[in-house]
Amino acid sequence: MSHDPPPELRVGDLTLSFGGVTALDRVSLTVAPGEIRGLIGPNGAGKTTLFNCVTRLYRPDSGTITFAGHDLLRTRPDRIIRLGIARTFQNLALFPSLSVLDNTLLGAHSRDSSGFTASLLGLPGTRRAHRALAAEAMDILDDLGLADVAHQEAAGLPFGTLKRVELARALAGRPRLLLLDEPAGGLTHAEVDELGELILRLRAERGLGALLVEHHMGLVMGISDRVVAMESGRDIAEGAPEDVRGDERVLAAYLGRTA
Ligand SMILES: Nc1ncnc2c1ncn2[C@@H]1O[C@H](COP(=O)(O)OP(=O)(O)OP(=O)(O)O)[C@@H](O)[C@H]1O
Repeated sequence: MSHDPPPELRVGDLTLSFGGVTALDRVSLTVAPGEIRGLIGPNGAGKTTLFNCVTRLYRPDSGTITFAGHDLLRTRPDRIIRLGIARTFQNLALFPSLSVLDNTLLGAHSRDSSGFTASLLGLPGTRRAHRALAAEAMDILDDLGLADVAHQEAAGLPFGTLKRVELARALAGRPRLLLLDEPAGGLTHAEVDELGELILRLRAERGLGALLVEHHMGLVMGISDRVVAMESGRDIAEGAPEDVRGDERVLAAYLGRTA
């Protein structure tokens, strides 16, 4: 194996039950380097649970997860971002009383090798390192059209702006794969269009792959290379967006009846 294997995510036969509920039932999928992979399914299908397994919030009962050749199930949760996986949260994971810049810097925390404690002590080397991270965070905010609000508190900013700050925080970890949990939720039509263009641009400019959990079919079908559909913890269809959209099992899952 090479020293720097490609940043491919491979999930194999992942299973996880909560009491009597089988949230994941032998789910398998891959996200190739630079691929935009859609993940759809009705409420409760298990999409967020899958994200939570990849980021090690949950431990699956069985199955495998590897990224860039690393066994994620043997990787400490706080190391996941260092391997190059960053996520956004459906309900936003921002600190309301912190500025947009500081929220973004939290995403770079994993790369701050000098550590926050040393930074609090004000050691000169750590101040320099912090300044470099802040400059990089400002570049990201600029890139996402957020430079004007960098020093404003997150509290009180419009929801569409906060969704972009959430993305900026993820990008500050310099990921190679983004896990996006319903990034279009609550956005206006125009904002959804902008988001789609932004995800495509991030892929073109940074080679970023994405696993995109999304209920907005226009977005997920418009920008995904391939789509996986889930229902009741199972992967029920996989393929090109137009094929998955027309798959009978997928249509039945959304209509709430058995195919
Ligand atoms: N921590 C937990 N404890 C108990 N049950 C859970 C837990 N997390 C998820 N579940 C259950 O697992 C199933 C899958 O939930 P999950 O949130 O992954 O679905 P989803 O596809 O992300 O849905 P949505 O589109 O509504 O976000 C649901 O039945 C849910 O109630």
